[in-house]
Amino acid sequence: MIQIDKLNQFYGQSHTLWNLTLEIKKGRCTCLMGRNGVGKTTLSKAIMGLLPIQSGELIYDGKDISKLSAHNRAGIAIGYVPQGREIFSQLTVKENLEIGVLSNRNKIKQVPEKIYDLFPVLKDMANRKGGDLSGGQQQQLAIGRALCIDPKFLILDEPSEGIQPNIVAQIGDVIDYLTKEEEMTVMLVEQKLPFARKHGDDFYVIDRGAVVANGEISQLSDEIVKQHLSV
Ligand SMILES: Nc1ncnc2c1ncn2[C@@H]1O[C@H](COP(=O)(O)OP(=O)(O)OP(=O)(O)O)[C@@H](O)[C@H]1O
Repeated sequence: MIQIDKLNQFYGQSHTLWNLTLEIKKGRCTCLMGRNGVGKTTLSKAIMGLLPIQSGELIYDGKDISKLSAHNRAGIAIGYVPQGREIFSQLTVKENLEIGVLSNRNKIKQVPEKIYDLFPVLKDMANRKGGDLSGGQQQQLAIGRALCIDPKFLILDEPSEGIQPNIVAQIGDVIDYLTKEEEMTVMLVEQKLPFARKHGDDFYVIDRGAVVANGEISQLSDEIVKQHLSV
């Protein structure tokens, strides 16, 4: 689904991603792991076209998208749930979702009922302002909004961060449903090992902007964890 080959990215003079090469397979949840500041969010934004890259290929569904602007990447249905959620706090839940609908690849006009089936709380709170929701509910709203575009590929940047356990579990169930039932491809940026092990199929560990380990999630050994993930 996504092949990234020798991707290099700089913030000014600061070389952040180094010849980064990875593959995200269709219909699977690939966990992108690594300590704080290693480049996980930078990679997510580079895939979205929100940050320019200096060199490398970004192949999405067989096409190199590395030269496409973020605006032009909108048409290829990548859903993005950024770290910090970035919901519109002054708009209602329904209005937040409708913003996702505006980019729906099938040009639908209404929030799909499926979003409310996946996250019933969004139906109950449809007319409440986004800013009134709890952190966990806002995370569900951000995921729901991304799903409103009907993405083929979904990037979730630390969706479990700072969220109460029952909502984390619901989000995990949604990830499983999307990958197993809908064959959606998911890239999950995640620091929590149990969550990654439970919902991931594959993993990549990044350290200082480069891939240092990868494989199926069952191969994520204690040794790798100790060397690259423990703080
Ligand atoms: N806008 C920016 N300008 C300059 N440097 C940046 C910018 N954003 C991030 N960085 C630096 O790039 C490196 C990678 O940051 P990034 O946010 O991608 O890491 P991360 O792995 O997602 O970390 P975290 O888990 O803390 O979110 C860090 O050293 C960070 O300080």
